[in-house]
Amino acid sequence: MQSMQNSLRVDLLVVGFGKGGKAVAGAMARLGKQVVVVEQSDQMYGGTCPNVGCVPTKALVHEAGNRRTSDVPQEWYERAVGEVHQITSLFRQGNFDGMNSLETATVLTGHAEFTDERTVRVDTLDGPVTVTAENILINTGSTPVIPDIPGLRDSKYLVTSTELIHRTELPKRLAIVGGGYLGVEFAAIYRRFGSEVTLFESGSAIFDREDDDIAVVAEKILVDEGIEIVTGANVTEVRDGDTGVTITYTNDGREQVLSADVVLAAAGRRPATEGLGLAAAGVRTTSGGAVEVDEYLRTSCPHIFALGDVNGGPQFTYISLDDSRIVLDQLIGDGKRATTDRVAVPRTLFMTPPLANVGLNETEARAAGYRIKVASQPVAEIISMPRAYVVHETRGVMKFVIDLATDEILGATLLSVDAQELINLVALAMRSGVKASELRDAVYTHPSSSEAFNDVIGAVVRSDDF
Ligand SMILES: Cc1cc2nc3c(=O)[nH]c(=O)nc-3n(C[C@H](O)[C@H](O)[C@H](O)COP(=O)(O)OP(=O)(O)OC[C@H]3O[C@@H](n4cnc5c(N)ncnc54)[C@H](O)[C@@H]3O)c2cc1C
Ligand SMILES: NC(=O)c1ccc[n+]([C@@H]2O[C@H](COP(=O)([O-])OP(=O)(O)OC[C@H]3O[C@@H](n4cnc5c(N)ncnc54)[C@H](O)[C@@H]3O)[C@@H](O)[C@H]2O)c1
Repeated sequence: MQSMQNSLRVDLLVVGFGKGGKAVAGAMARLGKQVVVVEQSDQMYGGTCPNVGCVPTKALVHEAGNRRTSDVPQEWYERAVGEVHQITSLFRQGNFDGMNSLETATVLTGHAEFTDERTVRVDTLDGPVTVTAENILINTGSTPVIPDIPGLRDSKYLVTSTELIHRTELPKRLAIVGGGYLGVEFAAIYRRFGSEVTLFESGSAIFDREDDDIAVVAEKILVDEGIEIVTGANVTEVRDGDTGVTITYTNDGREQVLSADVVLAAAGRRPATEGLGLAAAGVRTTSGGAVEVDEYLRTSCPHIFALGDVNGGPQFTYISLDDSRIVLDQLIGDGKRATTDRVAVPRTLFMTPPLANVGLNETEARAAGYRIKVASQPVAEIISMPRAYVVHETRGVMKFVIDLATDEILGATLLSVDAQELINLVALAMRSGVKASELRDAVYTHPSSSEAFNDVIGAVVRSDDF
């Protein structure tokens, strides 16, 4: 690394310590390249996922699920938050040390802003540092959208997911605006900790990406847990009082008012490009505010790449990680790997039990013109899967969509215990061309969750043949 006072010249500069950027940075540093990673917050080494995203929220799912009705909600919650923060601190330190201890890598802490297409100014606590680099990766993630609802933005009771998981006081009444991934996961977590939870979704349904038969079962699980769900909700005003907030909304043409102690904004996350100085670098953005990239993740400046949430792709940690493989292939490989290569990418919404999908659902398969058969069973009726009874989690349903002509698995939806693991097996089968009947007739350990496939895939409930 060439270093003059407050200025560095390196091979690779990574702006934002997210999943994809750190993977590329680590690989390049291990090859002896001079690398700088810039992170604006000393509470965010490793990015969103280990600090304020996947890891703490899934740890809270676990902690909330272990609460017995006899456990005092506030005490249980405060202890759980403390334990979760111990995990995130450990991961944060591990991320910092793992990177900074590499001989040719340096972590700079401070906000980064482009000054031209090769140079970034970093405002560290010790003053500005200028970094010039051969290649630059933008990996700044995303930030929560606060819906434009009168009174919401300025409400002292408004929290983002990050603020909520740092509170040690359990909200007695939690209102959540937005019924997507974040809204549903937080509703499930906080209800299990003992909060009264109301979920407002402006769309006509939560789980609107699911087939109706799945959506009904998933929604019933949440309602049975005691979560109030208001769909088609138009939240028109948020008004602060001395001890709480009132939320006015219309639903089915009727105006109603709800009182809450805390309002969580869970209405999506937008790419974090503000204050990055992209114009100074000549890096173009899309109309949605994401950094514009091609299928190799190159921006409008070919030596600058964008990875993870900031490039407008699906907002998942494993997509950011896969972005790193594409960028590494550009930097040191044969440059062929592209975002268009991705097939059968699974996803999981971590309610209890988890809801996981891969490929096409029934509605999508029919819309795409496939002749299909649908195999489906409620978890409680899958005789080959005693594990659901062993762990006392028999709620949910498993469903496969199969090409009638070829026996190809077109997609699966698993709302079941261990679905976050099972879906990876189905995705691998789909990518590898394993047929539905082969997955059905495979040998699985016992008692496991995967052996459910022995039954479910044979349980055809609809077929375009009939
Ligand atoms: C509550 C929550 C739960 C989630 N759960 C899951 C889950 O279970 N599974 C899953 O796959 N995904 C989950 N996600 C999504 C996942 O966390 C993100 O998709 C992923 O972390 C994005 O990673 P990234 O590489 O884009 O960047 P990030 O990990 O977001 O990192 C970007 C970093 O850049 C820094 N930064 C931003 N601007 C600057 C700047 N100008 N200068 C310096 N540094 C800057 C930020 O501080 C941040 O640390 C969750 C998200 C949230 C919010
Ligand atoms: N398990 C996981 O993998 C996981 C968990 C949490 C978050 N994430 C990622 O984080 C991203 C952000 O999550 P999210 O849930 O905030 O976004 P989202 O896009 O999944 O859902 C936002 C929801 O808010 C609703 N909404 C928007 N404005 C509203 C309003 N004014 N009133 C009521 N409802 C409104 C939308 O209709 C939508 O259903 C997700 O896209 C996801 O990729 C992933």
